[in-house]
Amino acid sequence: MSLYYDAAPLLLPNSNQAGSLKSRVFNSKGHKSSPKQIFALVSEASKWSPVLSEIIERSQLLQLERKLSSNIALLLVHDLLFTKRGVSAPSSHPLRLAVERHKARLNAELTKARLRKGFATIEALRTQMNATGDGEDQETNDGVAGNELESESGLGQWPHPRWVRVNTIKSNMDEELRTTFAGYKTTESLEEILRYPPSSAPKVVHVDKHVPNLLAVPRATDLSKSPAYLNGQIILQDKASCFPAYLLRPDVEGGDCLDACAAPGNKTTHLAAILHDESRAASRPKIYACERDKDRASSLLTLLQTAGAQKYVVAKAGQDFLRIDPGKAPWDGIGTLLLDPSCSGSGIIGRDETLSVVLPRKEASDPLEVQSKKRKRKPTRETTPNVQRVPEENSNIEDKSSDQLSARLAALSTFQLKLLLHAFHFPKARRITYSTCSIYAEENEHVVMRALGSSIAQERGWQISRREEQVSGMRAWTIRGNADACMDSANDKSINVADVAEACIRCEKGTKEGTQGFFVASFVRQIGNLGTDQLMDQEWEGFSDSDSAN
Ligand SMILES: C[S@@+](CC[C@H](N)C(=O)[O-])C[C@H]1O[C@@H](n2cnc3c(N)ncnc32)[C@H](O)[C@@H]1O
Repeated sequence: MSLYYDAAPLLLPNSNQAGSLKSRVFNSKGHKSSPKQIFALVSEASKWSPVLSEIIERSQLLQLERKLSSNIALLLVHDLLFTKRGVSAPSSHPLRLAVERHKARLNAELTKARLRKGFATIEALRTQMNATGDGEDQETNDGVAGNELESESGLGQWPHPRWVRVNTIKSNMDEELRTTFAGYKTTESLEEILRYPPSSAPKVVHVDKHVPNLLAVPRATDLSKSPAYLNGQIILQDKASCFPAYLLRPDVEGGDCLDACAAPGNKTTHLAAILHDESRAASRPKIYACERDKDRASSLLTLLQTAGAQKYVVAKAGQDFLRIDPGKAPWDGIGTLLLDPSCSGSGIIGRDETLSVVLPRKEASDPLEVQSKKRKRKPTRETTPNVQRVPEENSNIEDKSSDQLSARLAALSTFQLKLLLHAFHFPKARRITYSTCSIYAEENEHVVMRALGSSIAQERGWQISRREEQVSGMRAWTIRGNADACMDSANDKSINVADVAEACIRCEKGTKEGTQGFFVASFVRQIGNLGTDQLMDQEWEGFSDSDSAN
C-alpha cells in the first residue's frame, strides 16, 4: 500500500508548486516505494484522470466508501481497471477491499464512459488518452540511458528532444550545421537523441525526415544564448507545430495567405520562410497575421522582427478573425488560411512537468443516473456551466472536474468550429489547415467532421485533403486520425469516414517520435467548379444558427 501513500500527495492541487513531477519523485528521500514505480503510476493515473474521475463520480464510490480520499481512489481504481496485477496491497487491506467490492460497477462505468465518448474498444480509448504504445516495442532501461519509463500497465513515456527550425529567411540547413552545430555528430536516429539523460547535452544532431529544415538535439542543449537563436536564424519550435504551415503549402500562385490566430507567431514565421523559399520574385503573395489579443500581438511583432519576416507579413494586432468580412478587400484575395485557434493545450509537453489532474468530487456527478440502494443523496450539482462562453487562452483545462472538463471541451469545440466555418467563407480560398495542440477528439476529429457536414462546406465544395494529396512528409507520417472519433460525429452519410480519419494527422506526446500532442487536418476545394466571381458576389451575412450548430 506504500506505493499509493507515496503517490497520492503528488496528485493534490498545488503540489506542482514544489517543482516538476520528475524532480519531486526522484529527488525525494522520504518515499518507501521505488521512484520509477511512483512516477509511472502518477503519470498514468493523471493522464487517465478525466476518465477515472467520471467513473468514480458516476459509481458513487466516494459516497459509498467514506474512508477513500479522492486522490487515493484515483490511484486504486487506475490499478484495478488498467493493470494486470490489480491493486498492489495485501488482499485484506481495507482500502483495497473498498475498491474491489465495487469492481463490477466500476467496470460497467468504464464501459459506459468509453461508449459515451464513442470508442468501440478500450484500445481506441487508450489512443485517445494519448497512450504511448504497448511497451513491447520499447526497450526497458537495461543497457540504455534509462530515461524512458514504463509503468506496470505497460505504458511508457519517452523524453522530448529540443526541436530547432532553421529559419530559411536568414540562413539554411548547411550553414547552421557548419556554424551553430559545428562539431556535432549527425545521427540518423532520433531515438539516439531521445536516449540521452535529461541532464546531458552531447553534441549530436538529427535532421528530421518529415519536415524540411528541421532538426533535433538533446533536450538539455541550451541554444538560447547562441548567436543563431538571438539573430533569428534558428527558431525553437516543436516538430508537430511545424506541420500546419508545411501542410498548407502557401504558394506564389495561390493568392494571399491568412494566419487567422497568429500569436506568438511560430507558424506565421514558418509560412513566411516557405514563401521566401518558393520564390524570390517581387510578386510574392502577402501573409496577413491576425491576433485578437493585443498583448499577445506584441510577441508576434517581436518574433516577426527577429525572424526577418516582417517584409512578408502584414500583422493585424487586435483583429478578431470572426469580425473579418471575407468578401471585402484585402480579404477577398485570400487563397490559403492557417487556422490554429485557442484550444485546451492538453498536448503541450510542459503540462507533464506541471502535472494536470482531474480529481473526482465527493458529490455524485449525476444523481439520477446513480441509483444507489444504500444511500440516496440529494443532488448537489451547481448550475450547468455556460457552454457558449468563449474560452480564455492558456487556462489549464485539466484542473477541472470531469463534468467541467466536458463542458469546457464543448465550449472550445463550438468556438473552434465557428472559426473554421468562417474560414470556409473566403471567396478565393482553396486550402485551409485546422490545427490544435489538444489530444481530445472533441477539439479535433469532431470539429473536422462537423465542419465537413456543414451547409457552407457543401455549398462551397470544401473537402478534406486526402492523405495521398498531402505533401510528401505529411503523407509519410503514420499517426493518423481516430476513425472511431470521426464515426462518432458523422452526421452526413456521403462523407467517407475512413478517408477523413486517414487524412487527419495526429501527434502523440511521450512517444519515440519526440513530439507534443497535436492535431492537424487540411481542407481543399476546386474553386473553378463554382466560379470565383459567383462566390465573390455572395455576401457574407454573419453566422446563422445552423452554421454553428451543424
Ligand atoms: C494557439 S494560439 C496560436 C499559436 C500560433 N499559431 C503559433 O504558432 O505561434 C491561438 C491564438 O489565437 C488567438 N485568437 C483566439 N481567438 C481569436 C480570434 N477570434 N481572432 C484572432 N485571434 C484569436 C489567441 O489570442 C491566441 O493568441
